[in-house]
Amino acid sequence: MDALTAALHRYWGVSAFRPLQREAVVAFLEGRDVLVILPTGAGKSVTYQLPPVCQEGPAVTVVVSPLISLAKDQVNAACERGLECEVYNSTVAEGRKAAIVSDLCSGAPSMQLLYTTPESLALPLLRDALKEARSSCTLRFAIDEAHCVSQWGHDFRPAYLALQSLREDFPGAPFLACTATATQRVKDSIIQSLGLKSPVILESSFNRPNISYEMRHKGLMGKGSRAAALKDLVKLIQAQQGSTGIVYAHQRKTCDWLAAKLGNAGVDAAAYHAGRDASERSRAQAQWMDGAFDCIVATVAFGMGVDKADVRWVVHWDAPNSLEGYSQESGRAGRDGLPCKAIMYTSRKHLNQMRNMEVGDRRGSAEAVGDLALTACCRRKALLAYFGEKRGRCEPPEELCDFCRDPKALAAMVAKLDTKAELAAANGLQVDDERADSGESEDESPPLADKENPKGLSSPTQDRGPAQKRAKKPPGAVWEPACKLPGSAAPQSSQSGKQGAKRSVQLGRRGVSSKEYLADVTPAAASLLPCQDRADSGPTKLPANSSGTGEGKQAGMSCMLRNAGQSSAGPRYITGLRRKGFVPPLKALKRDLGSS
Ligand SMILES: Nc1ncnc2c1ncn2[C@@H]1O[C@H](COP(=O)(O)OP(=O)(O)OP(=O)(O)O)[C@@H](O)[C@H]1O
Repeated sequence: MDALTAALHRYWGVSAFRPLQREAVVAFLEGRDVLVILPTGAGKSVTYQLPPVCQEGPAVTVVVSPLISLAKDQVNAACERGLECEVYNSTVAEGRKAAIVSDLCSGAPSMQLLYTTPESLALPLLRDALKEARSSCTLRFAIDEAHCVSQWGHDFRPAYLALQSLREDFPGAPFLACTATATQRVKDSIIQSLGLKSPVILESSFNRPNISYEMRHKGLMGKGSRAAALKDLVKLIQAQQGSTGIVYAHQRKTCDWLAAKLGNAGVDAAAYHAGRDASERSRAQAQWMDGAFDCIVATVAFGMGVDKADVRWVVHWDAPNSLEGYSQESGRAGRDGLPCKAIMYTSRKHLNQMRNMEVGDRRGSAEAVGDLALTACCRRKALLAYFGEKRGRCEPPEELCDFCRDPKALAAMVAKLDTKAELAAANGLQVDDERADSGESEDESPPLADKENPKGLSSPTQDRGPAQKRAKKPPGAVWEPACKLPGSAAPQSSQSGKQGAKRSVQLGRRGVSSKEYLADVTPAAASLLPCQDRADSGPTKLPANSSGTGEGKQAGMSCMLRNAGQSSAGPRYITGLRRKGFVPPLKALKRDLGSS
C-alpha cells in the first residue's frame, strides 16, 4: 500500500481512491492549482483534506465553505476521523479565534484544516495570521462549492468575490477549487475569479447512473391538480416503503403545507426552511438523518453538505430554478451508489412564471428546465448535454429515465400537454393546467420572490434594481416544447424544413386526422408515435377541405408554429385565432393517445 492509500485508509477507513481523487491529491501536494469537478457525493472533500495529513512538517489547508452549518458538519466529520480541525467564522467566540490566530503564528501550527467563510477570510486578523503562518508551514487553500464565485452559477455569493484578493496575498500557495456542477462558462469564471494558474482540471462525467429521472405533469392530473398531485405524491412516497427521501418546494409555506398534508396521510414528514428557527431546523435535520422521518420537505436551504448516503428518492414539488440546481438537489439521492429516483412535478404555469421573472444573467435558466420537463427526450442525455456532455440515451446498468422506459407513452404525454395548451390558447382560455393549478397560488407568491438564501445575501435573482426589467412574455404565449436541449427527441428528418423556418399549419374541424394534428403540433412527440401520415417538413399541406379555402380557414385555425427540433428563441405564439366554430378533435386525439 503506498503512502497516500495508507493515509486514506487510516483516516477514512477505505482502501481505494475513487476516480480522480488521487490525481487531485497528488497535484495539490505538488503545489499545482486544481479545479475539481465531480458529481455530488463523489468524495471531493478527500481531495483537500488528505494533503496536510500525508506530508512531513506542518501544513494547513484553509477550507473556504459558503455555509456555517456546512462547515460545522464537515469539521465534526473530519474531527471524528482524527484530523486536527479548526473553524473560524462569526459564530466562534473571540477567545477561540485568538487561540486559532496564535496557533497559526506559532511557527508550527497543530491544526491541519481550518474551515472558514469568505467573510472571515477577508478580516485583517485572520489574513495577517495566515501571512505569518506561510513562512513556517505549507499553506494551501481549498474553495468548496466554488461555483458560488461565478455570477453565471446558480448559487452566486457576492462574498466569494472577495476571494480574488487571496491570490494577490498568497501568490505561491496552491489553490484547489471544487464543485459538483459547472457549465463551461462557470468553469471559466471560477478560474478567472480565483486567479487559478494553469490549473489541473479534473472533471468526471456529471452522470449519476444510479438515478432514474422522471417528470410528472400536474396539468395532466385532472381538475384540482394540486389535490391530485398531492394524492400522487402520497402514493409515490408510500410505494417507497419507508425509505428516506427529500421533497423540495420553492416556498416556506408550501413546505409547511406539504409536511402537514403528508403527515395527515400517514407519511412521517418534517418541514425545513429558513423560516424555522435554527434549533428547529437542526432537530428536523438530525431526526431525518437518524431515520425518524421518511421525508423532509424543504426549500433549497436544505441539502448543501448533507451527507446522508441512503436517500432513495428526491422529489421536486415545484420545478427547480435551474438545471444546475436540479443536478445538485437530485444528486442528493443515492450517494451510496444504489438505485434511486429523482421525480419532478411540473406545471406549465409555474415554468412560465419562472421564465417571465428571470432577469439579467439568470435569463435562460427556467427555459432550460422547461425544455427538459416539457419535451419528449431522454432526461439523462438532455441534462448532461446542458453541461456540455455528449452521450446517448440511458443504457442499463444505468437506471432508465421515464422517456427511456417508454418513449411512446412519454411522447403521447407531451403531445397531450402541447395540445391542451394550444387548444386552450385557441379558445382564448388559460391553459388547463394553469387554471387547475391556480388553486396553488393561494399559498404561492411568484416563485423566485421567496427563493431562499440561507446566508441572507443578495444574488442577481434577488437584486432587482429599478433598471432591471422583467422579460414579460406577451399574453397568450405558451411554452414552446422546442426540443432545444441536445438530448431531446427532435425528429431528425432529412426532409426537415429550413432551419428556423416557420410553418403555417391550417387546422380545421374536418379533413385533419388527429394523427396529422398531433404531428403538426408536436413534431418531436409525433416522431415517436405510430403516425404514418406525419408531415415533417416545410409548410404542411393538409387535405383540400381543411386548408386554404377549406373549413380550416373558415374556422380561423391558423397557427404559426416553429419547427420543433430546431433551435429557436422565444415562445411559440399562436396567432389569428378565432374561437367561434372551432371544435377540438379531442375524441380522436384521446383515441390516438390511448387514454380514453
Ligand atoms: N475513496 C472513497 N471510498 C469510499 N468512500 C469515500 C471515498 N471518498 C469519500 N468517500 C465517502 O463519500 C461520501 C461523500 O464524500 P464527500 O462529502 O466528500 O462528497 P462530495 O463530493 O463533497 O459531495 P457534495 O458535492 O454533495 O458535497 C463521504 O461519506 C465520504 O466519506
